[in-house]
Amino acid sequence: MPISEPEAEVRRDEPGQRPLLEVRGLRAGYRGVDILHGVDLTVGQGEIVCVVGPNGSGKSTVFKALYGLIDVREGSVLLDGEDITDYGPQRLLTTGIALVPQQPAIFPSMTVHENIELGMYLERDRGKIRGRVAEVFDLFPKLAARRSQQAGTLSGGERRALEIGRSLMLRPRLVLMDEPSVGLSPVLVREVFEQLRELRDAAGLTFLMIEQNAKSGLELSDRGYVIERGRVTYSGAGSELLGDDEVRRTFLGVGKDD
Ligand SMILES: Nc1ncnc2c1ncn2[C@@H]1O[C@H](COP(=O)(O)OP(=O)(O)OP(=O)(O)O)[C@@H](O)[C@H]1O
Repeated sequence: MPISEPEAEVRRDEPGQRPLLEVRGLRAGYRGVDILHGVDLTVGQGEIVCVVGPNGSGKSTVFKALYGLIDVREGSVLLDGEDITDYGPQRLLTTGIALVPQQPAIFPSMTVHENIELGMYLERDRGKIRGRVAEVFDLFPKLAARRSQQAGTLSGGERRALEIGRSLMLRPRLVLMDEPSVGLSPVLVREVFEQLRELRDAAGLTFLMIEQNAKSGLELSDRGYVIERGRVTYSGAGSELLGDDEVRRTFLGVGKDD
């Protein structure tokens, strides 16, 4: 059931880098009702891109459609030029997309090391698993120092790092992050976001995230998209969106002078 209002888009800029993910005209929803009415998104290789928007605007629905959890009714999704529109979650994992869910998904009574290994639970080659775990620990020295510690005893920020680290075991080309700031104090949010930047810089990783915490998300990101009622209404560099009076007033709850 498409809504008929015209798209109030301010700008639709594209990444400077080669596009890794290209979403075109995405239409999806639940039980015969469209929630997304033709969403376009592009994520360049090595970019951090953040999708923000009011509650119920369709951010999670974009992720569900990208991750094959709901059907794409119209439009296309390309990863590095490969049409992955109709791939399910398992195939997407092996194609190079990882999802870090919003709900904590660590196993508290297992060690940090064992939790990381679970990122490759279908792999039988122990040597390969060892090599990948070593790669992840190279990227997360703080986790490496706690490899034998029970995961349930980690701090909130360390748990989020563990989830991100585990998602890297299959060497994804794109990491989808569902509200990485949820449940974290402002200090930990900064720590986790810094970590994402470091991973991008050190390992060339590409991140697409959705964030309720629009200010932190856009500050961290190279570019951002604002989604309202299932449509992209603003897009631009994170800093540009943060500086846009209309975006600030509507989505960040701040006035001109804040
Ligand atoms: N499983 C479902 N069945 C029916 N409607 C759904 C379902 N999941 C979400 N919706 C509806 O789709 C719309 C968009 O929801 P979505 O979760 O994508 O929004 P969101 O932008 O992620 O919101 P929030 O910031 O509150 O998490 C909402 O109106 C919601 O009620």
